[in-house]
Formats: sequence, structure tokens, C-alpha cells
Amino acid sequence: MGYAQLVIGPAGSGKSTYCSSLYKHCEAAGRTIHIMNLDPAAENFDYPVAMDIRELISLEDVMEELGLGPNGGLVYCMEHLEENLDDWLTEELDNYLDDDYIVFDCPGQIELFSHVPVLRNFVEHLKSKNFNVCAVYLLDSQFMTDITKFISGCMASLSAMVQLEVPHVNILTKMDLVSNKKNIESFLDPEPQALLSELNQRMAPQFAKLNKSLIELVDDYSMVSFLPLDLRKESSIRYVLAQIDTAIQYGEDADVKVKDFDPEDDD
Ligand SMILES: Nc1nc2c(ncn2[C@@H]2O[C@H](COP(=O)(O)OP(=O)(O)OP(=O)(O)O)[C@@H](O)[C@H]2O)c(=O)[nH]1
Ligand SMILES: [Mg+2]
Repeated sequence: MGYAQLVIGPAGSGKSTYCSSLYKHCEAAGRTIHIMNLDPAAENFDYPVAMDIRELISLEDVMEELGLGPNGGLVYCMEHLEENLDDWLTEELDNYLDDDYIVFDCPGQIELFSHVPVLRNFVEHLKSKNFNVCAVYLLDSQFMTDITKFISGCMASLSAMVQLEVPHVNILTKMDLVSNKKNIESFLDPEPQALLSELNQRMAPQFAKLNKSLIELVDDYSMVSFLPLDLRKESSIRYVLAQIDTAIQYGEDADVKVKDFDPEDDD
């Protein structure tokens, strides 16, 4: 059994920075994780790159040879990855052992986890290789000061969740930049009714019905919950990692068992 995090989220939400902070955190804690770069356009890395999509295909070559722009080029690269799951990726993964923990640093183009099936097939492939996978969706806390942005962030996360069908953890990044923590706290685990009335206040009356459906949808998937991440604080990184580890049952056989709960024990 292997373990994997698929780090996704809009462009610039802090995915690569998260990966490198996680790497440092684990290194200091004596824990081994491997980071794979899945962004064919990435150039600089703050973490040791264990696997790299650019060894398979580079965006620069694709743009040059096929005359594609950056986004079309990226989609082409990812589709090429998809076609090479069985050979290239399988071979790469063969270098890792049971119990290895791999973190995939994805590109930020939102299409990749909403419109095209690349990441879904990638995840299916990992599952078929016995990996427990968690989608880690990062959203920039700077965009969370406003209910309408919050809802659109939730929708993007939800579409990734529905498409990938793996455990899913939402994280609010760049908490060090948040000056008024109160504004954000109301978004971390908000009351659906409070969200709805705020949304209604912001929008013209004809949207009331749509607003209600949106909030119900978000609530039904019980995903209106974000973990704040402040990379300056080890405790914050540790907490977020522990939540993800629980989601993929990492370390279950060790001492974590006590913390697991069996719904049947609950009555
Ligand atoms: N202050 C602060 N800045 C951050 C943090 N995380 C990332 N940044 C900055 O945000 C910018 C984008 O960060 P990246 O980690 O490259 O974001 P990304 O999601 O990998 O971006 P793409 O790969 O282009 O989608 C960079 O300038 C980072 O330095 C954080 O926790 N705090
Ligand atoms: Mg990145």
C-alpha cells in the first residue's frame, strides 16, 4: 500500500510552496516523503524533485513544435501523460516501495480538475497500483474576504471532489497574510444559513432561489470546511498533515488506531 496526496487548486494558490514546506517539515520530523512535479511548465523548485513530468514531455517543446499557446500546450502535455500512465508512470512508480508517501504538485489550470479527465484517470491509475489517494485542494485566503468569492472557490473544489472521488481536504493557504483573522474565521466552518443570508444581501432578489440551491449543494456535500494553513507555524503544518494522513489511513497500523472511530461504537 502506498500513500499519495494530489495537490490541486487555482493558479498561484500556493501548491508548490505547500509541497516544499511539507517536505521540510517531514524531513525535520525524520519522515520520508517524495514529491513529484506534474507541472510541465514549472522551472524552479524549492524541493528535491523525485519524479518529473518534464522528463516525459516539456511544455516548451510542445509549444514550439505544435504552435500551441501555454494553456493548450499544457492540456496537450497532460493528455500525453494520460496516454503514458501504463508505461512511463508505472515504471517511475516501480522505484517506490510499499508504504512510500508521494505528493503530486499539480499545475494550476482549473480545467485539469473540472473539464478534462486527466487527473481522474491519473488518480484511478494510482488506486490500481494500491495507492490511497487524498485530493488536497488549496485556496488562497486572500480571496476569501468576500462571500461570492468563497462560493466560487467552493464550487471549484466541489467539482474536483465529484470528479476525482477520493478523500478530499480543503486548505486555506497564506494565512500569514490575513490581517483580520475574524473575517476569515467565519469562512472556515460557516453556518449554511448565515452564508445564505449574506449571499442574498450581496445579490439582487432574483438570485434568491439560485443562492438557496447553491448553499444547499455545498451543505449537502458537507464540504463547507477549510483548514487554515500558516506555513510560519510548524503546528499548523503538523495539524493539516495529520488530517490528510487520517483521510488516507496513513499510519493506521501504528498508533493512530486509537483515534479512529467506528460509527458502530458511537451509539
Ligand atoms: N505570504 C505567503 N505567500 C505565499 C504562501 N504560499 C505561497 N505564497 C506565494 O504565492 C505565490 C504562488 O505560490 P506557488 O507556490 O508558486 O503557487 P502554485 O499554486 O504552485 O502556483 P501555480 O503552480 O502557478 O499554479 C508565490 O509568490 C509564493 O511565494 C504563503 O503561505 N504565504
Ligand atoms: Mg506550482
